[in-house]
Amino acid sequence: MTILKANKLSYYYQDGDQRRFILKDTTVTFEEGKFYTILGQSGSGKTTFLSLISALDTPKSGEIFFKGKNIQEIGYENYRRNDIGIIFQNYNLVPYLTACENVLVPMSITDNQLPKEQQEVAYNLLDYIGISKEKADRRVNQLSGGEQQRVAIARALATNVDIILADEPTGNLDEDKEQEIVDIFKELAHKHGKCVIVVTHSNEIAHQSDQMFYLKKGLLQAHE
Ligand SMILES: Nc1ncnc2c1ncn2[C@@H]1O[C@H](COP(=O)(O)OP(=O)(O)OP(=O)(O)O)[C@@H](O)[C@H]1O
Repeated sequence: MTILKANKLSYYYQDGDQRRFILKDTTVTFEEGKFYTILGQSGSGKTTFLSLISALDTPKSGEIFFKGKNIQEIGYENYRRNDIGIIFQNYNLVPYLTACENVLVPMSITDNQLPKEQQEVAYNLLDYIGISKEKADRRVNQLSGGEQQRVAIARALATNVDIILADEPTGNLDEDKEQEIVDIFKELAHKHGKCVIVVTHSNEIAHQSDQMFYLKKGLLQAHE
């Protein structure tokens, strides 16, 4: 089932009195239970596209639909809080909080979990993603890069979202750790029905996804 649709999206940056188009009327759909990768040359607009579908920026024209509803209608803030989880290359965790506390942050600002259940859900999520209770109680700056990225994934999942978006999530990890994170993405899509969309430069990762898209000349093109 289609969960996310970008319809005729256009985006440009103003360069003096010129408009430099990054996306040009591109239409693309994403389904539940699938792991997608987006590739493209540096500067082709991958991060820009991700920021539009995560409602961190708004398109110049075109619409984005989540479960058939325009995200403008859902409300960008509601959509960001309740429907998507974002994972960054640099993890973006709060360094002086424990792993568990980092996972609790988004829960405290959404309405998807009951307060008394939050801590238990956080420990369970961390455990599922490979972070023991002992590590969950450590400050995240005392965890390795791979462990921190796991915490960031647990945080993205904390609000029980249907879509996981990631921008170069393994860019700071070595190959073994990269594969472990990719295995988590596959499992989230195939076992838990999440829609996982990952921007990457890695063909290795792309070949493991269910569908690759290339961003070229402002268009996202499916790679068969
Ligand atoms: N705020 C901005 N103002 C003007 N131009 C910008 C701005 N942000 C990004 N750009 C330009 O838009 C283009 C697309 O950038 P974007 O970061 O989306 O590309 P990308 O495909 O993610 O690149 P990379 O793979 O190098 O991360 C680039 O040429 C970039 O320099």
